[in-house]
Parts: sequence; structure tokens; C-alpha cells
Amino acid sequence: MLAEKLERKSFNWTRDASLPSRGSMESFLASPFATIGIHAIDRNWRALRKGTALPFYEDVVLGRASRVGSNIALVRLRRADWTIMFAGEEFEAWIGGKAQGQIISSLKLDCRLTLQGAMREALETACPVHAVAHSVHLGYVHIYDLVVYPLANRWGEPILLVYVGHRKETYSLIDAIFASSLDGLLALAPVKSADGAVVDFQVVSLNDSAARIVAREAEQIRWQLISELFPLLATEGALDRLVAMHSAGTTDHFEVDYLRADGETAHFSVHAAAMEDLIAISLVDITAIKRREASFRLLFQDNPLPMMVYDAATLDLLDINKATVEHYGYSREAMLALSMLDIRPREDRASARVAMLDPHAMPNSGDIWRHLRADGSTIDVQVYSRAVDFHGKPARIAAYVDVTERRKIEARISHMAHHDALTGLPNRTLLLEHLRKTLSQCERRDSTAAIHYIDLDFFKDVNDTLGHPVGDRLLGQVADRLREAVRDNDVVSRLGGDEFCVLQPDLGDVGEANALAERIIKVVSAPYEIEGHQVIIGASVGIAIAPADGETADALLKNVDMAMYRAKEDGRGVARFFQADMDAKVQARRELEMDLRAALVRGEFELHYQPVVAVESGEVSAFEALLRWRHPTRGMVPPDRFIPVAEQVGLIVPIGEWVLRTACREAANWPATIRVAVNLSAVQFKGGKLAAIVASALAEAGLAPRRLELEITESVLLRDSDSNLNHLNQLRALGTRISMDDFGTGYSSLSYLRSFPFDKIKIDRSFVKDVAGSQGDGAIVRAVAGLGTSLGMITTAEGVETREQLARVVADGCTEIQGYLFGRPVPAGEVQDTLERIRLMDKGQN
Ligand SMILES: Nc1nc2c(ncn2[C@@H]2O[C@H](COP(=O)(O)O[C@H]3[C@@H](O)[C@H](n4cnc5c(=O)[nH]c(N)nc54)O[C@@H]3COP(=O)(O)O)[C@@H](O)[C@H]2O)c(=O)[nH]1
Repeated sequence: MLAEKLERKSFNWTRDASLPSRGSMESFLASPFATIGIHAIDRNWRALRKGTALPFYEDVVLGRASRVGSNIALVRLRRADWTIMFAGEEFEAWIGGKAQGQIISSLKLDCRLTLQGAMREALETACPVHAVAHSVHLGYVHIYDLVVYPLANRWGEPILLVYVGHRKETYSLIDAIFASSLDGLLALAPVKSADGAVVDFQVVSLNDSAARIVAREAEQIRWQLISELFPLLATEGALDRLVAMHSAGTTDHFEVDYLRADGETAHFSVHAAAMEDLIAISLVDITAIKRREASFRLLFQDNPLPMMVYDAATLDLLDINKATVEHYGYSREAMLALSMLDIRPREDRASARVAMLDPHAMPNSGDIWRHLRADGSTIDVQVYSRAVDFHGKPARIAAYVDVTERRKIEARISHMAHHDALTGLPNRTLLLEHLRKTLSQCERRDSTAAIHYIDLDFFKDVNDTLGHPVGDRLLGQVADRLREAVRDNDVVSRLGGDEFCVLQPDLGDVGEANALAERIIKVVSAPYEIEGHQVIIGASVGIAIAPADGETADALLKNVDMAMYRAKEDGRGVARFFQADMDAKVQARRELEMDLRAALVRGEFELHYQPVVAVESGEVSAFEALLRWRHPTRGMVPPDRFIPVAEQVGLIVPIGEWVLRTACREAANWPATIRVAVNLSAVQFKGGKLAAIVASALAEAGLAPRRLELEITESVLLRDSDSNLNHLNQLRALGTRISMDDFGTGYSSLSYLRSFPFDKIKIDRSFVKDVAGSQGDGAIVRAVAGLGTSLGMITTAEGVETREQLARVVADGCTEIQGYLFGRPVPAGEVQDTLERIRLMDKGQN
């Protein structure tokens, strides 16, 4: 408690380096600084101490301390202040004035701090405590030993006996500082020529640090000329400045470089002051600072990245490096007159101000900003910045990486990843993103949207016949037409191949979706002019309504795809809405398609042959080969069911080739007068290999070309007529016969007769069916038969089932008859029987 009453401040009394420490009484008493008097007091104090009880003040002091009376003071607590009761002259010399009645806390700082510290420790430990105090007087340092003895007081609080002993040695503070300074310090006297001009300087005094700079001992240099032994200051520039400064009696500050003996260049800051006829010089080694400056220059000024320092409060530019000047195109002066906001595009400035001034919104390193260059162009820069102190101001230093090109490339890559390269339309990935957004919009706003799946009709034909470059141009034009046909917020995309999608958000009613689909079909079906070709295609459109027809983007796409398939199946060029049962139908169709692919490999196809009878001879002139599919579980699948599917997926090409080769091979076993008729699909004309396949089939079977009749329908001449006519001519050139099948069912059958010299016209059975009852049908059969006769073509009446029909078509001029009346299609093994049966029929035996 008593100890705590002493001022609690930081007591930084100094310790004597020659003594172990305060409190180490034994060391002090053993030192030469302990006087006889202090030895006596100490002995007395220890002798009178009983165990831990302090000796009484009277016993220690009264009559016994007289020998050291001038060195001691008695301190006791009076009215809460430690007060000096008595003090001798030595003590008063130490504190520098009268002591009696002084309170300790009012003593000068150097004395007070040491005394208070020792007193507190003496009270706390109840032991004598030694301390060393220093005081400075007239530039000299005086050292005092202080010993504090705690004493018991019969009438109150303990009393403290303070002994102060002045060591008889002093030292010069200036000398100490001079000697200990790490800076080089010198005093120079001028050396004058005969005419009184200063020509050199003599080193009058110097410290060891100065001598170390020139790698010598101070004693070697003292009284020597700087030109001889202190070359650092004798360079032309330095000497001139010292001479000028000396004559002006002023001060000067400059820097000098000094090549040291080890070959390194050191840099010094020279502060010189003229004092009467002398010059006082301090040399500060600034080599490290210079190196740091050089590093900074390298890192900042010479950095290839643009770097700027700006005021953290005003955002004014404070410094910029060379790369900034080069990259931004402003002059250094012009740019330093700007603020960081001036180099941001106008529309970014408000947010930039917030970001750069609000410490909470401080931009992250790596953020990308837009900057303006002097020519007004905008660049994207990635920023790396940190706080710095710039000449005492809070500032930020920032390096900027120009990522404009990188961002452009990234944007291009992103665009490429989301767009179709040919048409520039969004691709499937982006469409799916739009679909997802539209679906969540539908949910939020309780709205609906339509998705149109567009498949181009006959696009493949264009590609196959006119080539891919024309196909590509066509797709580009389709894309343009679709873009023009939709509203601004509708999204047109290309899914690949000849498949497009239109997303129609915010649908008012289903009628709007239907109207758009009709518009799409109309615009896509209008003729195109490409590289001198007039191209006509169509569009089949599936429509699904979101969210009713699918709650996810994938489900919607799957369902709209089914709707489009239905449109295709329903004759193309039409639009069909998705219906829930389509799924099952599409599934069934897919299974049929898969079975069909396997059928050829598994040998499930066979050919049946139907006789064709010549009217004139009454004998079989030919057999028509008709394809049959015997499926292990489906049973006999009729050609009407699988041939359209085979045509759609292109399987008709290998299947048709199998038919050709099989028919030729089997016909080669028949009587030489009997021909075989093979149906060709329009799809088989694509690819340009048909004539080669026919030639190969004939050669392989050893069948005379004239015994092969190739039946085509008008669909072959409907599209790509030039190319297909060319193929027909090639087939004709092989020596085969070409028949026009299903005549009369097409759009302009007569005009086709003009385009190619057919060998035979087969009048469709729909005309034959009512030939007896319908005057119109009879007239048509008659007209076609007449036409055939005049053009030198055979005319075959198809589907003759009755004798009445037979009589009419013969009377109308048909030259060949085919129908159930003469026989249904039979397997190859029954051809001979059929021939026999018809011969007998002709002879009236059946
Ligand atoms: N591209 C290919 N098409 C082929 C091939 N094989 C057949 N087909 C075509 O499939 C369609 C259906 O053929 P199919 O079921 O074989 O019917 C043929 C005859 O059975 C039938 N026919 C003949 N006479 C009568 C009759 O008196 N009544 C009646 N109801 N039907 C009869 O007509 C079909 C033959 O017609 P056509 O080809 O026009 O001469 C059919 O379009 C076939 O062309 C093939 O290998 N490739």
C-alpha cells in the first residue's frame, strides 16, 4: 500500500553498466564507489534488523549516521505525500536545490524517477535497494549511487533513509554523442593559398564513424587534408560547395557518391554548417535509401505495367509511371492534372466514386474497371491496388493490366459457345438457357409461352444435289426469314442441321402460336434464289405450350420434337401441337425404326412377285417385285407401314439395293421373255450411285438389262428434276426400261410424260376400280391408253380384280393388265406355278 502511494509511472532509471543492478547491494558495497559511511549504515541496518522486522529509525540514524550526514536524506509520509524531512548537502547538490520539506513528486524528473523507483522497491521488499542516477550539468554527465533503507517508525508509517553518493568521475556528453554517432561527424578548417583563397580543408576533428567511411583510423586522418585522406569531400563538386558555403558563412546540404575500396559505390548525404572559420559536417550513409529508390524506380517508373498513385481522399492523381503515359496517351503533365474519376467513362463515375472512397466498398484487387484513354477509346483494366503513404498523404498505388483484348476473346469464345457459327443464331445451349428463364417467368407471372420446333422439308435434297455451300447459304437465308417473321422478344435459334426453334414468350392465347407457326411455314416455303438456282423447301413445325407441355426445358424440347415429327408424318408443310398421346406413338415409331434397321442384317425381307399379263398374247410379260417384311413377332409387316419410315430415315437405300440385286438374281431363273419390275423410291436417286448399283445388280445376276423394268412415281420428278432426269437417262443408257407408276394420282402427271420418254405408263388402280361404273374414270383410262399408244408406250391397268374391269380396260386400249384377277403377289418359289396357271387361264381352262 505504502509503496503504491508512490507515483505509479514508468520509472526508467538508468542502471550503471559497471554494477550488476539496483538491488544488488552486495555488488555495490564491494565496488570502489561504496564509502566507509555507507558500509557503516549498512552494517548497522542489518545488525538491528530482527528477522523480518525493520530496524527502528532512531536506532539506525540517531547519532550513528552523522558520518554520512551530508549524503543522506530522511523521507516520510506526511499528509499523503512522501516528504523530505532532512537532507545533507550532497543530497541537495544532487537534486539541485533546497530539500527539506520538498515532496518527492515535485523533484526534477531525473531525480524523481530514480528515487521513486528505489523507494517503492525498498518498501515492497523491506530491504535496502541500490540504484544509479545520472544528471547532466553544463554538458557533463554526473553519476550518483543511491541506496534506500526502509526503517520502522514507532509513531507511524516507515521512514526511508536515502543515501546519495556522487562518483567522482564525469564525462562530456558531446564527446559521448560524437563518439557514439553512427553518422560520420567532422570539423574542417580551411586551408588557404597565398592569395587567401580557400583551396582545401584540414580535418580538425572526426569521429570513428567518419573515419570508417574512408576505411581508416581517426588518428590517421586528424590534421590531414581532405584532398589527401578524405576524398569523399574532395571531389570537385563537393569541394566547390564547401568553399562557397564557408565563404558565405551559411549551411548546405548535398549528396555525394563515393567509390569504396571494395568497388561498391556508396551514397552520402552531406549536411554542412559554417561555424566561425570552421565547418561542421555530418555524413549520413544513404546507400540503402538510394537502393530502395532505385528499386522503387524499377518497380514503379520502369514497370512495364501502367501504375498510378492517387490521393486516397480526393482521388487526384499524384504520380504515374512511364508505361501509363505510353498506354493512356496523355502527356505526363496533362494526366497528373486529372483525377481517377476523369479516366473513367462518364456513366461509371458515380459508382466508381463510391467504390474508391467508401472503405467498405473498396474494390478488390483483380476487379475489372473501364478506363478512358486520351483518344477517347475505352479499355478494360484489371486493378491491383494497395494503400501507401505518399509524402505524408494517405494514397493508393495501383497497377493496371489491360485485359481489353483478353475480354474480347473471352466474349468471342462465349459467343461461339452459345451461338451457331453459320447463322449467328443462339444455339441449343443458349436456347435451353432462354427456355429455363422463360419457364421461371411463366411461373412468376402465371403466363404461358410457345416453343416452335421447325424442321426444313427437303433440305437434305438441296444439300445432296446442289452441294453443301448452297445448303449453307440456304440455312442463312432461312435464319434471316425467321428473324424477320418474329417479334423482338421472340428468340430464334438453330439446333443444328436443318432444325430451328422459335421461343415465343408472353403468349396471349394459343391462336397466336398457331398464327406464328403458319407465318413461319409461309416464309420458309417461299422460293429462294441461291447462286442462280431457284430452291424450294418447306417447313414442318411442332408446337408445345409452356408450362402445360413440359415443366422443364428438356421436357419441352422433347415434346415439341414429337409434335414436329407428327407434322412430318402428316405430310410435311404443316404445324402440329404437342398432344400427350404422341409420346406413345413416337415410341412405337422409334421401335419400328430400330427393328427395320436390324431386319436387313437378320434377313427378314423377302420378295413376292405379282404377274403382269400382256393383252395381246394373254401371257405373263413381267412380274412386279414387291417387298415383304416377315418380322419374328410383328408377323408380316405391310410395305405401306414400313417403306415410308425406311424412306424417312434413309434405310430405303440399302433395302432398295437388296431388292434390286435379289429381283435380278431370281428373274435370271425365269423364261427369257419375262421381265421383272422393281419399284424405286425417290430417295434412292440421291447420292448419285443408283445407275452403278443397277449395273452391278444386272451384271451380278447375268440378267439382260431389257428384262429389268424400273418403276418410278412422280415424286422422283417432283424435286431435283434435273438431277433425277439425269439419273433416269443413265439408267436408260444401261438398257433398262423405265415405267411411270401410279399414273394419274399426281399433281401434273401429263407434264411428266413430256419430261422423259417412259417405256410404260401404269394407270393407278383408283381409276380402274370404278372404270365400269364411272364415266370419268373410264374416260381417263381411255385417254391415257390412247396417249400411250400414240407415244409408243405400254399402258398397264393396275388393280384389275374382275372380268368386267378387265373387259373395260382392254376395250379402252390398255396393253397390259395387273391385278388380283390374274394373281396376287407370290413368293419366288411359286412363280412357275403362276406362269402355268395363267397359261391355262388364257387357254380358257380356268
Ligand atoms: N420403293 C419400293 N416400294 C415398294 C416395294 N415393294 C412394294 N412397294 C410399294 O409399297 C406399296 C404397297 O405395296 P403392296 O402392299 O405390295 O401392294 C402392291 C400390290 O399388292 C397391290 N395390288 C396389285 N393388284 C391389286 C389389286 O388387284 N387390288 C388391290 N387392292 N391391290 C393390288 O398394289 C401394290 C403394287 O402397286 P404398284 O407398286 O403401284 O404397282 C406400293 O406402293 C408399292 O409400290 C419396293 O421394293 N420398293
